[in-house]
Amino acid sequence: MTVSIYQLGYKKLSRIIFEWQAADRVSLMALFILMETYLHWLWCLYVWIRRDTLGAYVDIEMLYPVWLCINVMGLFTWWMVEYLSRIKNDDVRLNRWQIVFVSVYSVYIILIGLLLGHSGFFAGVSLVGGIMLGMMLIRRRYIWRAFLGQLLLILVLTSLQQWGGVNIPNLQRAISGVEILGSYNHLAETAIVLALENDIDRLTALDEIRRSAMLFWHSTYMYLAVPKAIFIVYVFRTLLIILDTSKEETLKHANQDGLTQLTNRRYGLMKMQDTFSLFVLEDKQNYSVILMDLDFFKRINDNYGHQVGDQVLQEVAGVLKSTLQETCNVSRYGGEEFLIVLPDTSHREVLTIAEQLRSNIAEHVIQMTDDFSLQVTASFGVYTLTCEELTRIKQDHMTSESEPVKPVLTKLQKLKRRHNKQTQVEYSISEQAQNGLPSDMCQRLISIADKALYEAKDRGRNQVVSANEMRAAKSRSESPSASGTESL
Ligand SMILES: Nc1nc2c(ncn2[C@@H]2O[C@H](COP(=O)(O)OP(=O)(O)OP(=O)(O)O)[C@@H](O)[C@H]2O)c(=O)[nH]1
Repeated sequence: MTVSIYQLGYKKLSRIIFEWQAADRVSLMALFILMETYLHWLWCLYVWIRRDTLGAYVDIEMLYPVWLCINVMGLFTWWMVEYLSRIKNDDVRLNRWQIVFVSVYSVYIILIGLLLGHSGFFAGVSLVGGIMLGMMLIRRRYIWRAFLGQLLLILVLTSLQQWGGVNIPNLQRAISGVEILGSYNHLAETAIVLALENDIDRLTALDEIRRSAMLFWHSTYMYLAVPKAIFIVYVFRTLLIILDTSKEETLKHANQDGLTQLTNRRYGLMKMQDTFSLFVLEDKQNYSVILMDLDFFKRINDNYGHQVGDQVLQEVAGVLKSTLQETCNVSRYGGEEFLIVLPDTSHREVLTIAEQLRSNIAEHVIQMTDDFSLQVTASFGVYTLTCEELTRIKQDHMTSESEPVKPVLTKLQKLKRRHNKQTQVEYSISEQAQNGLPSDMCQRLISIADKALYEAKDRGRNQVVSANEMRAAKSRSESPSASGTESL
């Protein structure tokens, strides 16, 4: 398939930049240059049609070789568009032709700039714009060299004109200076004819022609540079939109669990760290954590296969999302284990939420096929860190430099990994100390909730166990007079 102009729409352009093969991209660049060459060709045609009038300030004799050169360039780029699309997988030929193409275009555009009378605007747009476009579509190394080459060529030609006494011809006839009236010159001749025809002073006639000439040349530069500038800005805008979109996509993939579409463990822990820092800073009352694990999930895999297991995980994730508010941070913590963080939620509230989740999951019928459905249950470990407890931990931590707790696997995970020989998941929780608290506070909270989850499994599954109650009961049994809880 040959590259076509219709591929320049936003969606298609994004595909081109990311997915197309190198040959197609160079072919697209060739197509763009073909369009530019066509604009040059149309300009020549316009001048030729109006040669009687424009002949006063355009050198018509020179127009023909310039036009011929534009035709040759047009045919060459047209052939390039076709040819490059055909040599998709031939790297050697593609590289060779990229070099030829870039070199030919560099020389062409500089010559056109010089022949049209050194417009800074046109040269700027052509040089910088063309190079930037090339950077996106052609091998960057070649474009960078072409850029340096173009600069050098401009420098050499300008020096030759300035100091070497070389007069590089251009299409522009002189459009300033009153003295030209004294000598034979197209501009002067036209001024004389105009003066005679309209019975006006020759100088006034010359002034008028000079003004029209300037208008013509300025319009020429605008005509040649503005479409190119608009196109380049459009391509860059598209590129930036694509970059924004791909950044979002990348972040989404990095933070999301592919199967359940919940946030993944790494992102869940990172968010937990953030919300916990806020909890500490803002002196909120409670910080709650739920750790949830599906019951006998291995049996589902063993009995019905992994695909059914995957669907169960997706459905359960759906129940979690629909039951919990958007402000909750729910992530897939492990295989069939989920972490739910509820900042600023009291223990009574979090127990109600966990109970609601438990019953919603247990009641949810997972319809696999028309005649096959199943239901699963889950166990929950819940822990709430109160602000009194937080203050106490701070004090304990200030007075005694406690041994840093290693990022250990939770009790339940340890047990499961021993049984299932799973590879150890790396704990990536941030270790930074915060406000006089141990640096691994989030891990400690999860590990306490995990003990409660383990207890829930032990008590027969499909239930919610409060770590706060377990800890209070333990403290009471160890010291019947004490009313507090054990330390974190
Ligand atoms: N289908 C599927 N299975 C998974 C996935 N991740 C982990 N598992 C499986 O989940 C099972 C977890 O089993 P166990 O850890 O023994 O737990 P369980 O069978 O739920 O038993 P209890 O937790 O004690 O109730 C293992 O068989 C894993 O292979 C997954 O993404 N998809």
